[in-house]
Amino acid sequence: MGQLLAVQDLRVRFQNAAPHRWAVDGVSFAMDEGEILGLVGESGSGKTVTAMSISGLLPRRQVQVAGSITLDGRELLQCTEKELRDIQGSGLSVVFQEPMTSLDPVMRIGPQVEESLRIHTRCTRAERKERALEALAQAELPDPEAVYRKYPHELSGGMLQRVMIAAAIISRPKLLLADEPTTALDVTIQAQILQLLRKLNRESGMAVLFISHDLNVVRRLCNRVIVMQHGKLVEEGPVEDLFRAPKQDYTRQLIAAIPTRDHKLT
Ligand SMILES: Nc1ncnc2c1ncn2[C@@H]1O[C@H](COP(=O)(O)OP(=O)(O)OP(=O)(O)O)[C@@H](O)[C@H]1O
Repeated sequence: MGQLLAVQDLRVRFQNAAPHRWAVDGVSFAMDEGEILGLVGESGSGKTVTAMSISGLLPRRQVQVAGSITLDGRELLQCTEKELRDIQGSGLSVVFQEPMTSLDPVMRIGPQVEESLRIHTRCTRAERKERALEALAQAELPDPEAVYRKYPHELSGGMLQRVMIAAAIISRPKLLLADEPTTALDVTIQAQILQLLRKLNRESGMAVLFISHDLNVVRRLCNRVIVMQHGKLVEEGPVEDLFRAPKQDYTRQLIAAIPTRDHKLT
């Protein structure tokens, strides 16, 4: 399988931060097409800023960014904002922790799921609806026609996260950036969403960069994991190796932070 994403010596500093305080400080890693890679680390370690750098969602005027990020061989850090929007409409999508903050409460679900098609493609209204219903079905929402017409407050948290996943996959991205997508959900729903991501990965070959502070969740989904601490990448490897023989004290602490009953895979 070919390489999809390459991040090289990525450094990000917010303009309002102290001069040598890099939120991301020399991070390098790569992802293959169709791979599910876990990115773990404690709060503030730089996971979200790394994901936002890849997705082009960092407020460019407020940050200093150095290094290189290529997606399918294309340098993202050199793209204009318009080029980045095009990439967001085809190559890459994101899902965040809180679906409620990403959805407009006064707009029905359908148009929100279709939004990237409306912005980035010439699909007709009927084609957009067809693709939206297809994406809602792929995200395993029961009765997509009914969900299409509902407002966000009429759906549960788990269903809303499925709606966000539908909105992310409608553009058939090669890479999904999922930043703590299950953290706000209860354990049962969390497991269902992980299963859904695995299914989408298997069926469409969409690669997933899965970000979590929870190593146990990452273990259930990913084969390989990278660990960040204070903006740096401190460990990388197959997830089972990391559990068996962590190289860093920090990784050992992350493992120790998992409640004992969760150490075994359920
Ligand atoms: N808008 C901002 N302005 C200034 N500093 C910021 C901003 N956003 C993030 N940072 C800083 O960047 C660093 C990395 O934050 P980041 O959100 O990437 O961590 P994280 O690992 O994703 O944590 P969490 O799990 O809590 O989301 C932190 O030190 C944070 O204070």
